[in-house]
Amino acid sequence: MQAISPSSPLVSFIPIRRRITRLAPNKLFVHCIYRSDSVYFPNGVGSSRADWQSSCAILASKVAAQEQPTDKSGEDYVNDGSADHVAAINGHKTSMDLDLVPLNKGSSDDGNSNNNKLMKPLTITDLSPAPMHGSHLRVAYQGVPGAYSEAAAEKAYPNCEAIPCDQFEVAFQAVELWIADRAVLPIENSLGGSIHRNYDLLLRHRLHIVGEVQLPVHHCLLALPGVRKEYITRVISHPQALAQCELTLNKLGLNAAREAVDDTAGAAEYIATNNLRDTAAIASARAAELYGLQILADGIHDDSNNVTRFVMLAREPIIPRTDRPFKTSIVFAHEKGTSVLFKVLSAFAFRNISLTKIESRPRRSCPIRLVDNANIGTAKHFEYMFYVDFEASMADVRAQNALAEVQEFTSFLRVLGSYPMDMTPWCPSSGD
Ligand SMILES: O=C(O)C(=O)C[C@]1(C(=O)O)C=C[C@@H](O)C=C1
Repeated sequence: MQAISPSSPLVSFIPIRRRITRLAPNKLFVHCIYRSDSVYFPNGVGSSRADWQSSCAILASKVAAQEQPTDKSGEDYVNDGSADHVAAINGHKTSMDLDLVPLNKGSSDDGNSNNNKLMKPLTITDLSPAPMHGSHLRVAYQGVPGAYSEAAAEKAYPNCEAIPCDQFEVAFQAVELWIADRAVLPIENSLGGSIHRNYDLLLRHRLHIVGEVQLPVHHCLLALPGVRKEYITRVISHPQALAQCELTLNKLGLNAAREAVDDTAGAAEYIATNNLRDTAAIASARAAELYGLQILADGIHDDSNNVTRFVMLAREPIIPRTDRPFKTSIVFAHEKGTSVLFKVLSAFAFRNISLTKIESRPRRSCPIRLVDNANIGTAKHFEYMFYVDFEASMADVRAQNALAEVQEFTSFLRVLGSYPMDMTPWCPSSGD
């Protein structure tokens, strides 16, 4: 087998499709289809255009196993502790070898009978270099093509390469391992509420929020062509989508069990792949188109103002500005539980800074606080991490002062990001 170096001026592999799945907690599997417009083979055979595929497993142990934050006041206020992180990433970048193989024997259109020789794997030393400009940004999202997260990635970064990942955490890891430049993750929905898993992952990983997009979500009920509503015994979708359509599903009179799957478009793909005539999916019209399903009911979300807010994550924070509306997201904890919450919130109120969101999550590193009371016994309180979004930039002195005050009351404080607010005018999805 002969190896071809991608550094050869005649070889250019352009990634056209990628998919990332998780093999084990710390092992990602990257499957990539490349297009090569000009391939040079050392044996002298040339190919004008071909599609090649490659797969590789990447050990993410050092990068992915992020520690829970220690309760230290002001920890990670700046991006501390990242040197080790970058070293680990660089280790992966340099040690990664990929075998590129053609998609199928006939895929190279060189018209040469020496095709068997062309089946030999090519080696490449890097998955693909980071792009120099925004239009080819690699953006990881959870789900498969047709998922709302893919639409959010395209809204945030038009013309990006959206990379499907099978889990939310894989999207985080893809950025940490430099397989992707950004991750786009849903964080809350106007009907279904917060996506708690992503709040927890924001804390576990050290990526920075660099932007937000709000996406009108227009759900459809999809089934195989020819299937009628009466045949449906099961409706499958992402739990958020099921929650967003609960009332409408009841009104449609479907006598169907509801089942949660990983993502909306994945539900549509599953029905198509397994030819399920008794199952419907809640997903987008684009998913119907991609997987060859028909739309049984259009616009089945319970309220026409159904919007999901996504955050964009990157390895580096952006420099906050004051010449346009910014939002800042923080997370904090306090040893005395919720009792100081009003003090923290007043730090913003006194400075006229509006809060747009408050969320609390169990504090996994210290879930319970015992409160000794000599007469009554020992009381137990649950402990929380608090997430707050406020409308001000970190470049704004008011925000800096507010956070300096908050730091006095908290045992742990981290700025998750200071980023431009999505100010695009409200336009409900078509059909509403
Ligand atoms: O399943 C999808 O299509 C997703 O992009 C995920 C997701 C979510 O997690 O909330 C995104 C938007 C909708 O709210 C429903 C589902």
